[in-house]
Amino acid sequence: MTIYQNLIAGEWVGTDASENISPSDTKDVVGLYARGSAEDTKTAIAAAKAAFPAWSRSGILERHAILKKTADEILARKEELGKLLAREEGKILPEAIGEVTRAAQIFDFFAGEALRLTGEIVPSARPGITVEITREPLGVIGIITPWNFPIAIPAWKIAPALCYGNTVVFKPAELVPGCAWAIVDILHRAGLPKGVLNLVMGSGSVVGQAMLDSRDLGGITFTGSTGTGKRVALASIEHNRKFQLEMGGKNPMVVLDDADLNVAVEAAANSGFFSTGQRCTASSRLIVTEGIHDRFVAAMTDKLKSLTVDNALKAGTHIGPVVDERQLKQDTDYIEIGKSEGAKLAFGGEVVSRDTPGFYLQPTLFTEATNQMRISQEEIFGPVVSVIRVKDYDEALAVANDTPFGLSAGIATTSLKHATHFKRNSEAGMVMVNLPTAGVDFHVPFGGRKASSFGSREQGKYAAEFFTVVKTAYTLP
Ligand SMILES: NC(=O)C1=CN([C@@H]2O[C@H](COP(=O)(O)OP(=O)(O)OC[C@H]3O[C@@H](n4cnc5c(N)ncnc54)[C@H](OP(=O)(O)O)[C@@H]3O)[C@@H](O)[C@H]2O)C=CC1
Ligand SMILES: O=C(O)CCC(=O)C(=O)O
Repeated sequence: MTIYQNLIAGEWVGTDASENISPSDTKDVVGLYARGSAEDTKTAIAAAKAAFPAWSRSGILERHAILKKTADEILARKEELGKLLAREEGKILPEAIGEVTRAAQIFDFFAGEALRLTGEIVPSARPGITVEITREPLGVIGIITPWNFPIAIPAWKIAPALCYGNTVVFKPAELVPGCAWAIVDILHRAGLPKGVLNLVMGSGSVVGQAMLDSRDLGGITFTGSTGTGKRVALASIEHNRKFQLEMGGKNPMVVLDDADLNVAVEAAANSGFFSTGQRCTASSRLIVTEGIHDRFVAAMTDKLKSLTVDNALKAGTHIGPVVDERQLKQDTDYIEIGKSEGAKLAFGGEVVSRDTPGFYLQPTLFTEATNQMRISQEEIFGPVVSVIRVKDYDEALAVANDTPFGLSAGIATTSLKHATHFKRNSEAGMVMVNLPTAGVDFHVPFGGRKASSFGSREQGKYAAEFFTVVKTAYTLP
C-alpha cells in the first residue's frame, strides 16, 4: 500500500506509517499514513519559520488565488472527499459531504478576506502626527485538530492562518489523517511556496507535544478535550505565545410548554444524536418543562425508534458508528453511570452488531435525570442524552446555565418573550432558538464561554483577532 506522507519544507517525507481504520468496518483499511517524530516536527517548525518572512509579505492576490483554487477543488471533489470522511470518521455520507462543502465555503470566505485586509489611520493626540493601526501576522501557527470534524476544523484554522500571512505546522488527530492529507495536498498543488504549510501526522503525545515544547511558534490554535487544552495553555504561557482553545460542551436545549412539539423533537434529535452525538455543540441535556414533558418524551422515543444505526456509507443510515473502541467504552461507561445514578433508561443503551464489524451504539435517552448527575455535568461525546424535568422557564434557564461549560445552548418555544430573555441570559457563546444546538454557519463567529473556550472567536472576520497582532505606528512627516 502507498504511504500518504507528511509534507515538510515542501517535500513529501516519511516511511514509518500506521493504518487508518474505518469505524464502520474495522476490516476496511482506508490507507497507510505517515507517523511523524518529534524530530520531524522540529524540522517542520524550522521550515515554517524560514518561509515566514516571504509569505508574510506576499501579495494579497497570491493568497487570494491559492485559497480560491483550494475552495474550488474541494467543492469539485465533494462526493469523493465526503466518502473519505465518512469512511475514516463514521459520519454518515450526507453529513460528510455537507462538511466537505463547508470546508470549501470556508476557503472561499478567506480567499475574499485576503482582498479585504484593512487598517486605520487616525489623528494623533499631538497635532501633525498620524497614527496607523495595522494587523500583522503572528508568525508560525501550530494547528492541532480533533477527529470529529476532520476537514471543517482544519479548514477553519488553516484558511485564516494563511490568509493573514502566517505559516503553519498542522497536526491532525491520528484517527483521521485522510482528510488532513487531502486538504494539504490540494493547498500544496494550489501553489503554496515551500514551507508555508507543513503537515506532521502522528500521535499527540509525540508530534503534538513537540509543538507545545517549541519556542518558535507564534501561536497555537487547538480543538479537542479539556485535558489537552489545559496542556496547550500551560505550555503556551511558558513560551509566551498566543493560544486559542476550543474544548468541550454540555450544551442545554430547553423545551418549553408552548413549544411546537415537532420543531422541538427535530431540533433535540439533531442536537443530541446526529453525527453520533460527537460534536462539541451537541446537546446532551434536554431541559423540559412539566406541561410538555410526557408528550415530548413520547415523541422523542418514537423519533429514536425511526432512526437507523448502521455503516456510515450505507444509504438510509441516520446514525453512523462511534469513532473508535475507546470512545465506545467511554459512552457505555457513562450509560452505566447514568443507570447507577438513578436516571431511567427510556431508549437504547445497547451496543449493536451490523453486517460490517464496527462500533455501533443505539441512540440512548435517559429520563428522570437531575442536573447534578455526572451524566448531566460531564461531556460524554456520544449519542447519550438526558431529559431533565423542570417546573417553568425560570428553573429551565437556571439549570441550563448550571454547568462548567458554555459553548452552545438552545430553546424551543413560540414565546418571543422567553426566546428574547434566553438569548440575553444564556451563559453560552452561541444560542439557537427553535434550531439544533449544533451545525453552525461558516462565516460568523464560533466559540464559547467558561470551560468551553479560551481566547478570541474562530471563523468569519472575527478570526483575525487570533491570527494577527495589532501594530500602532506614529509618524511625524
Ligand atoms: N471540543 C471538541 O470538538 C472535541 C472534544 N473532544 C473530547 O475529548 C475527548 C477525548 O478525545 P481525544 O481525541 O482523546 O481528544 P484530545 O484532546 O486528546 O485530542 C485532540 C488533539 O490533541 C492532540 N493531542 C493529544 N495529546 C496531546 C499532547 N500531549 N500535546 C499536544 N497535542 C495532543 C490529539 O492527537 P492524537 O489524536 O493524534 O493523539 C488531537 O490531535 C472526547 O471524548 C471528547 O469528550 C474530542 C474531540 C473534539
Ligand atoms: O456544530 C458545528 O457545526 C461545529 C461543531 C464543532 O466544531 C465540534 O464539534 O468540534
